[in-house]
Amino acid sequence: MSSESEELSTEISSSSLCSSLSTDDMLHDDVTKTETDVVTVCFLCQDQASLPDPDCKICHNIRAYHSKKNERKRDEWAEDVVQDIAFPGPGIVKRNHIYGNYVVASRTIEAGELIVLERPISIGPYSPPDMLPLCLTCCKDIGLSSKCSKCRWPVCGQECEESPLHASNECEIFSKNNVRPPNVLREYFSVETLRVLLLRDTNFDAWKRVLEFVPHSQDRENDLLAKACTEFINDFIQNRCNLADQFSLQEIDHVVGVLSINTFWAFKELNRYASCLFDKITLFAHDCDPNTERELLFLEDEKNHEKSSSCKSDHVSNIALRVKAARTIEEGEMITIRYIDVAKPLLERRRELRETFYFDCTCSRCLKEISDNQNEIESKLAETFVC
Ligand SMILES: C[S@@+](CC[C@H](N)C(=O)[O-])C[C@H]1O[C@@H](n2cnc3c(N)ncnc32)[C@H](O)[C@@H]1O
Repeated sequence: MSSESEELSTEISSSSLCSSLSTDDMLHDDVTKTETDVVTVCFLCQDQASLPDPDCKICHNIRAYHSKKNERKRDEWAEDVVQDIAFPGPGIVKRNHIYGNYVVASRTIEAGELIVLERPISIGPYSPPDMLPLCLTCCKDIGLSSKCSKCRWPVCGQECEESPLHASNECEIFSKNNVRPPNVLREYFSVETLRVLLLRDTNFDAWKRVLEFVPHSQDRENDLLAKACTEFINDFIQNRCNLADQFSLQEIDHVVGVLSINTFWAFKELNRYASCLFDKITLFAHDCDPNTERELLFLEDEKNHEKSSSCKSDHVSNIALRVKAARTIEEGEMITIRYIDVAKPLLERRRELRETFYFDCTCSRCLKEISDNQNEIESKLAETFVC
């Protein structure tokens, strides 16, 4: 979700489609209100702190960060090494209650060094809000003309129609149940949700990994847009696709949560409107000054293919994401990426991270900018208290 102008390719997803309006705070569960004041906990130390307004959409509880002594180092939060998730490159997967799963360097990683190159475990069409008609297989904008001869959903030609990505996933289900072609964006998102659910019976290893991602169910439950999106997709899969006896609401909710928080989008750069879920790269935590750079690309065979004019159906699965070290990363240091456009100013970044990914960023850049701009933040806070 990057800004659409710059690097449209690879902002980790938050969707306009499922994006959150919530100001709920997962680290502020124990907020209690009295008539005169509000007490919450500091997002760093979790000690109690006084707040005029814990639901403030501007500060996102910046004000609860109330003491220098609470500037804990991230290492102190590091807990167990996660035995069940292997990392193929120079990293180790760890888990704690703040980050969920995350990755630290298993040795010094030099600037420019490749950390991981990965193909997605799932891929689906993801149209921008103006709703382009997309081929369900190659995820290209194909205009209005071309439809699958069986299910009538958009595909760009015979090769894409016969591709296993479409033919072995949704095509038969849509044909059998007469599921009408898409009119709204959420119907495209439902396609990838369905493909991921089908992994349960076709690729159990991938399904197990999907189950391990944090779906933020409680946060999404409290978020009107995310809730509406989940209800729409539940209805699409259970009723319109007639799969209520196969997929429970809980399974569907988990997959919708995982996809809305963990996918990367490929847009203009690759001439694809695709949403991609990556197994390992998705584990990296966010930092507003990340120590990695990433690039979405086609692997070699796709490049060769691009020189020809046909659209071979399996090419979209050659999309890959490459992550390299942007600077030297010390052994034990967290490997981080950016989830949003980090050129944005402090409060915008924090709002986006809170509303879309349900956390308050404690990276060194945020903490420094908070401390450097204390006066400005205080005055913005004061403005919000007027209403
Ligand atoms: C793309 S997922 C990363 C994988 C996730 N940790 C998991 O175990 O499934 C994004 C989620 O990780 C957590 N996260 C990532 N970066 C974080 C950060 N800097 N501070 C706190 N939580 C973070 C948040 O829960 C966020 O919604």
